Amino acid sequence: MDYDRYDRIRAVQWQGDHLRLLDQRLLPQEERWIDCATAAQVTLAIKDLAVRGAPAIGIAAAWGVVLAAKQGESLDSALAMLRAARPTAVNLMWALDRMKARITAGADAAALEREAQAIQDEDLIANRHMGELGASLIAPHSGVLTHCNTGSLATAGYGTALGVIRAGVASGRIEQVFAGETRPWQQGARLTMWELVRDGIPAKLIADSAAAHLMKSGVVQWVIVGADRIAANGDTANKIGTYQLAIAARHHGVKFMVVAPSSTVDMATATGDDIEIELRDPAELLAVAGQRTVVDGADAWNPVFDVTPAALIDAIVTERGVIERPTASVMQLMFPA
Ligand SMILES: CSC[C@H]1O[C@H](OP(=O)(O)O)[C@H](O)[C@@H]1O
Repeated sequence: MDYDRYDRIRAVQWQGDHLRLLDQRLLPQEERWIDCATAAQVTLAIKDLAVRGAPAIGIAAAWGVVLAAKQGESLDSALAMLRAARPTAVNLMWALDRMKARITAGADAAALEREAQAIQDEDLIANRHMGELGASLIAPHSGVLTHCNTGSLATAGYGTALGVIRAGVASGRIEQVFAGETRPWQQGARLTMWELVRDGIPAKLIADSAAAHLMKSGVVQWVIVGADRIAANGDTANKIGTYQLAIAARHHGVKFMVVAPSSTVDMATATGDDIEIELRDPAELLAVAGQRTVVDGADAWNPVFDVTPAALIDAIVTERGVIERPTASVMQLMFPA
């Protein structure tokens, strides 16, 4: 696999004394980097989606803890502040729990820096492995549909679902990629298309509302998505709109694949009903690119994740292996306490 050809973006970069983030709010119009020197700045970057994507916010939060240690701030306060930045993606809590365990064991700032770097490095290795595992499930010359952005921008690099797509394109299994816009924040239109075009991968953007029609046409064999939290029974929280894609996929005989590192699996959460779904500012729905598009006085409801029941998922791919038709008992075997 020629990773240099398909994997050049590093959106979260530790600079030794501060954290540099590619500001995802501005892409693709502008590639601007922001520098965070404090845990509070990292927290704000996560809340405002300057950095986003489940693994990426966990990695950024780990670096936030390192910054707090270097500044001599209260680590308990920093952990609590970072933990509260966003509720749904469990990678955030997982990374902070890992940092907390090191703190409890007496780690100094240098040791915490090594731990944050390990979290980041392990994510990239996991993504590359998942890419190979997921791509092996796909028949040659397939078409695939993806949702949101699960690429290098959302991770340490390479991506989860987009990593499978990169590996599938490289091996000739995937011939055509479709990406849904992913209203309202447009992660698919703004970010996934940016990554795919940079890699020279044949891709077409579709309106989210075109997905069922696309599946009916027979040109996609798989829907491939990431995850923000996978419950103990395989129910999966992901970007709003994923659930309706899974329903449409099952109706049309299209397979549905979830790709996420084991840090996204939350065996302490029994089912999808127990996952907190982030509600964001209705203003995100009432405007496009900062321009109000809805009549003054209108209200909106803006849940940004939904839960796909395990019964609609054909495969969950993690770096530990592939679970086909996930059930609570197989999840337990793959992810024992
Ligand atoms: C590689 S997982 C990315 C995951 O994060 C996204 O959410 P957001 O853009 O709000 O952070 C989405 O659910 C993706 O699947």
